[in-house]
Amino acid sequence: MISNETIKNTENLENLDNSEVKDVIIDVKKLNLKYGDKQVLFDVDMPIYKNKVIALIGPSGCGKSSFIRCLNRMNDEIQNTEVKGTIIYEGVNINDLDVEDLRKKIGMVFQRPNPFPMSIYENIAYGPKIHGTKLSKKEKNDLVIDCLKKSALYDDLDEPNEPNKIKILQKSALKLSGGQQQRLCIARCIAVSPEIILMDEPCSALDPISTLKIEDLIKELKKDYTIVIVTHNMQQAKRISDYTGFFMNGNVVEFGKTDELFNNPKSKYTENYIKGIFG
Ligand SMILES: Nc1ncnc2c1ncn2[C@@H]1O[C@H](COP(=O)(O)OP(=O)(O)OP(=O)(O)O)[C@@H](O)[C@H]1O
Repeated sequence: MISNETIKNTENLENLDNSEVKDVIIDVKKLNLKYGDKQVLFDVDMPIYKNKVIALIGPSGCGKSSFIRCLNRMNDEIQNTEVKGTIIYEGVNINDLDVEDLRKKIGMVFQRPNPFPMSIYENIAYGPKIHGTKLSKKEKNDLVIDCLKKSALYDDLDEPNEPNKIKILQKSALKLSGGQQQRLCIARCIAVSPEIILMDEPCSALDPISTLKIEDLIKELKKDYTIVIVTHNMQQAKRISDYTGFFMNGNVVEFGKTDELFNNPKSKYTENYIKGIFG
């Protein structure tokens, strides 16, 4: 059994230069998480940099999803969960924020596309409505179209015989392909103006072409949003992320710039994992 102290690379965070430290949007310090008696995160520290893509990699069950669920307090919904440590979002401890406001600012996209069983239009308009945003019909139409464009779904929905796009958007979201549904979920997420989007293996249920579309979209979205993505696909982490955190047994073994972590890993555990020796 490998001890937590052995695998932790305590120098990780010290290697990051000061200019980057200024752009921390979420700062996680000594995060510990237990489900009942089972501890799944151990003293996790991680800075999340604004307008960057942060990929989280590591073997199955090492705590990646549990970690991102802490960032918008989704674990609050799970009974017997104990979270210790601090998560500071723009200078405020997330426990001091209203949880609905927090989840508006830190949205989430899940492994399987989960559009609501309603129209494409209503899927996007729903979030602002439940958050009490009053919009005129035109403002609502503009918002829906803007979100569809930002999520690279708008042009996919053209129909040669129907020039009225708003009519096309009345179709059920469940009729879209899996990849389109996932982009709709991203559109739904950005409709409430988040700052951060958490993505838990968003491409794992998609074919390679839909996966590449989501990857292109992620690269585009980071101009406006910060993205934290859990992925099992190391090529994907390399292609799209600026920073990568490697988790093992509930510890962050290594965190740093993606190029450096993949080309010059500091820990032998990281090296063995990215070489496919275990995992
Ligand atoms: N609600 C829960 N109750 C109890 N244990 C849980 C719960 N959710 C996750 N776990 C356990 O916590 C550990 C970490 O799980 P988690 O899903 O965070 O890992 P992961 O790295 O995201 O895994 P994967 O890559 O397979 O999705 C696992 O041992 C898992 O069984």
